[in-house]
This record gives sequence, C-alpha cells and structure tokens, in this order.
Amino acid sequence: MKIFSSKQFYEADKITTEKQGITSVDLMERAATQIYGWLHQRLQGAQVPIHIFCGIGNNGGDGLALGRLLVENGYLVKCYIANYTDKRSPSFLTNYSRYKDVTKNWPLLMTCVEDFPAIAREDIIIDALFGIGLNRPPEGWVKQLIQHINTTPAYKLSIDIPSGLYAEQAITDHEAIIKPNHTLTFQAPKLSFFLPESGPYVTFYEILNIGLDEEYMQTTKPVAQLIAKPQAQRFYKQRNKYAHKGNFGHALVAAGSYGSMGAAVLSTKSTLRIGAGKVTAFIPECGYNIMQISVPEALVQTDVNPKVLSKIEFDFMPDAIAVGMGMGTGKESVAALRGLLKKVTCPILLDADALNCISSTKTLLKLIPQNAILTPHSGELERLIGEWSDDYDKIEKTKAFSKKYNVIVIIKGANTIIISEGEMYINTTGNPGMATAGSGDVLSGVITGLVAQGYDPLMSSVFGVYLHGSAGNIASQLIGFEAMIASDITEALGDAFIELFRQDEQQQAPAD
Ligand SMILES: NC(=O)C1=CN([C@@H]2O[C@H](COP(=O)(O)OP(=O)(O)OC[C@H]3O[C@@H](n4cnc5c(N)ncnc54)[C@H](O)[C@@H]3O)[C@@H](O)[C@H]2O)[C@H](O)CC1
Ligand SMILES: [K+]
Repeated sequence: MKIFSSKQFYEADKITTEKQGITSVDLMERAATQIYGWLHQRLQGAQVPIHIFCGIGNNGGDGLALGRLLVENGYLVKCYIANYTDKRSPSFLTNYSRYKDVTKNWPLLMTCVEDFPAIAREDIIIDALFGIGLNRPPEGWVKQLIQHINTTPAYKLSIDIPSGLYAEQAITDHEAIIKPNHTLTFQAPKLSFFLPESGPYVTFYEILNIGLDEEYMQTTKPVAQLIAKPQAQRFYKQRNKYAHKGNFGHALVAAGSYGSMGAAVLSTKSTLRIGAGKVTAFIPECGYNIMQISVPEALVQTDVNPKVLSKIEFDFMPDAIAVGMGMGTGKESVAALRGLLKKVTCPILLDADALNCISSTKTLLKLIPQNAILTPHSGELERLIGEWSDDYDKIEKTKAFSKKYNVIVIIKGANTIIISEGEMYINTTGNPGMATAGSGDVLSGVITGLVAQGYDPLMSSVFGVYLHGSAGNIASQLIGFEAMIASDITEALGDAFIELFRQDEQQQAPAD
C-alpha cells in the first residue's frame, strides 16, 4: 500500500478529473457519497443529532456535501461553517449553495466563541474543518473550536485527516488538533498516521476509495510503502519438497558477554525458528554451557576471551552474520568488531552494542560493508545520526546516513521504519507488548535467518520486521501485553508464517 504526499494527492485529483472527464465537484460528491455510505451502514436511519463542522476549503466542501446527502436521507443534521476567511474554495461554494437548495437553510456561520453549539454526549460530530490543505496551525477562536469539540465526549469522525494534523509535516501545536474516534481517509493513508508524534491522533482509520486515476497511483513513486499482509505475502518464498538444510544457509550469530548471554540465546534461537538451515553461535567461553543447553540445535564456537568477544574467528563461510547483541562496548569488543568488519564477505546485520561500538569509535563507520543492515533503537540511532528535532527530521537524517554509508537502517518503534536507497517502508504489525527486553535480539535473529535462507538484505529487513510484529501480535493475543516476554515472540514465529496465508473474514488492509 502506497503513502502519497499532499502534493501527489492534488496531482492525482487534477489528472483524475481530466482523464475521467469529471469536475472537482464530482470528485467531491464521490468522496461525500462514500462517507455517507459508511455512516448509513452503521446508523441505518437512526435519529441521532449529527453536527458537521466545516472549514472553507475542500475538506469543508466534503462536509457540506455529506450534510446534504444525510438530510436528503432523513438524518438530523446541523452544519456549521468556521467562517474565518472569505477565501472559500470553488467546490466549497458549489456545495454551500447545494446545501441551501436542499435544506432551505444556510449552514450556521461561526465567527467567534459565542457561536459554538452545545453538543450532547450521544450526538455525532463530523470533523471537516481542515484536510490536507492545512498550512499553519489553527489559531484564535478556530483553535478554541477544536478544543471545544475535543472536550465533548460525543463520537467524532474526521474526514480525510484529523483537522489540525498535517499530512507530512511536524506538529507545532498539539492543542490545536482534533482527537477523533475514527478517521475516514481518501484513497490512501497519510504519512503522519504512522509516526510517533502524530500517530496517536489516528487511533483508527479506514480508507475510502474515491476512484483516483489508477495509472497515476500505480506509477507514481510514493513517499513510503506501507507493509501489511498483502504486501508481506508477496515476499514469501515457498520451500521445495526436495530441499535440504544446505539450501537454507548457515548463519553466524556473534553475540553475548558475561551477564548478557540471554541476548545471544534469543537471537540464535530466532535465527533458527525463522528457518535458517544451520546456525553457529560465536560467543565468549563463559556462555558455552548456557548456549548448548538453551539452544541444542545451534553449533557453538567460543572466543579466546572467557567473558567478552575479542576476536571473532570461525572455520566456515557463513551466508549471513548478526553481530552485537549483548556483546559489550569495551576495547576488546571494538577490536573484535573491527576485525570482523575487515574480513566479512557475506551480508551482515549490526545490532545493539555493535552500533554502540561504531558510535564511540567513528573510524569503524567506513568499514561497514555496503548493504549492511543496522537495527538501532531510538537511543542507538541518536548516537549514530545525532539529535533530531521531530519525526520528519529523524527520517531525513536517517536517509542521509543510509545514503552516505550505503546501508539499510531499521528505525525500531511502534511502526518500525525501514530506510534504504532513499526508499522508506513502514511496518504495520506489532504492539506495546513487544516493548520488552530482548525483543530487539529476536528481531536481529529473524532478519539474519531470512538472509541466510536467500532473501536479499532489504527484503529480509522488511519481511523480517513484519513477521516479528505479527508473531508479537499472535503472542499478545494469548498472554496479553504485560506478561509477554521476548521468547514468546520467537515461539510465535511459526504461527506468523501460518497467519500470512490465513484468509481473514474481512481483509484488514487493501492490496495496492
Ligand atoms: N484528491 C483528493 O484526495 C480529494 C480531496 N478532497 C478533500 O479536499 C481536501 C483538501 O482541500 P483543500 O481545499 O486543499 O484544503 P483544506 O480543506 O484542508 O483547507 C485549506 C484552506 O484553509 C486554509 N488554511 C490552512 N491552514 C489554515 C489555518 N491553520 N487556519 C486558517 N486557515 C487555514 C488554506 O489556506 C485553505 O484556504 C482533502 O483533505 C479532502 O478532504 C476532495 O473533496 C475529494 C478529492
Ligand atoms: K478533517
């Protein structure tokens, strides 16, 4: 599923009207008809007061067209215009008159706080104040109107985007954004729906198809790709009946130190669980028994140093390497990493302390092989790229880093973001139960195991993040968020593969 910018939506709008021989007002009517259908399906004519708050742009026009359709179908509607300027859009004006023609009344024009209506808790609010055309934070009485709407417990439905939220720009005033119960967005979701600072305003959203030009949507390079089940299904490579373990690669997991052997165990186990043919754990000697007992399926080689990794030497040619989980950041670890980076010839994933070693010893940066996968959490990312001012700045800085060093960077979070060669992928699986020690170690194993099996590094990153989140979702359904631990994610990886091809009663996310 593609995520487009506002500019691209305006282009799509223009191309659609030209190619389909329709007007912008016709397109608005389509949009309003879709929202009407959504509401009517749920309300079935119920006589609940519906308050529609409209701006003076096309989002407001959508609200007016919806109001007319609702009135024509016997609903109890009150339409209000936040009349903060006379610069109304042409499609708004057409629908303004159409509303009057049908209802025989003009919508109520609001120009100050005293004009705000009382709203009962049982009422429904439609938010059509601002759409993707927002170009500054709402101020004065318009901001107060947003706050007035937010303080009512009535159900709130935002059209296209919660008013006051930008589609792809950082929030400057958190007090001037509608907090809806639900958002109905046109054609494709907007970038802000998925980022940590703005995502909480869009707890539930649905996409309404308004028939924007198919060719434009297919051929235009999006701002980001959203990875849900239909996209993840396409990554899966079926196994052939005559396959043997040699077909699925031999991974090396270089990890662990005295007191942090769990990280190595978690990573090694998930490398196997995701399907690597063989896994060798390279660990300090103190972890030998721990690893052999915890993961009997793994081969184990040990460092000369009893407590930390100091020299990563192995006697086979791995197909994929993961390094860093719980390995420590002392000078032995830095030396071990330097030695490994100098000789590595297969794809490599750098996690946790490997990233911290790089941040503390910047000369390691130029040793990172092309297409290496870096999996930082927020703190590790900041040590690599420096501070950021907001989510968008973080993305830009990560893109610049990824380009400079030719690496894949995975920004872990509620919606994990994968950045490579200027492309951005946003994952949709996962839950707060995964915010637990060791879940990153599991992810490193999942991605490395996919690389070992022959998925390319970018596909392994995107598919691995999806499967990891999906396993987390399955685990949380069984034990809840609080009780979930990282091992539960590993144990649910098998179900995550099965879930990939399970037919849902209602498909959650449409394919693109
Ligand atoms: N192709 C589509 O996806 C379709 C989208 N539709 C709807 O149109 C809106 C976008 O409409 P637009 O007129 O461009 O913008 P807005 O309605 O968001 O209003 C912008 C309007 O308000 C002014 N403005 C912006 N910020 C502020 C502010 N803080 N305070 C005061 N005024 C502000 C700005 O200058 C403009 O005048 C989209 O979201 C959909 O809902 C179509 O209906 C169907 C096709
Ligand atoms: K809106």
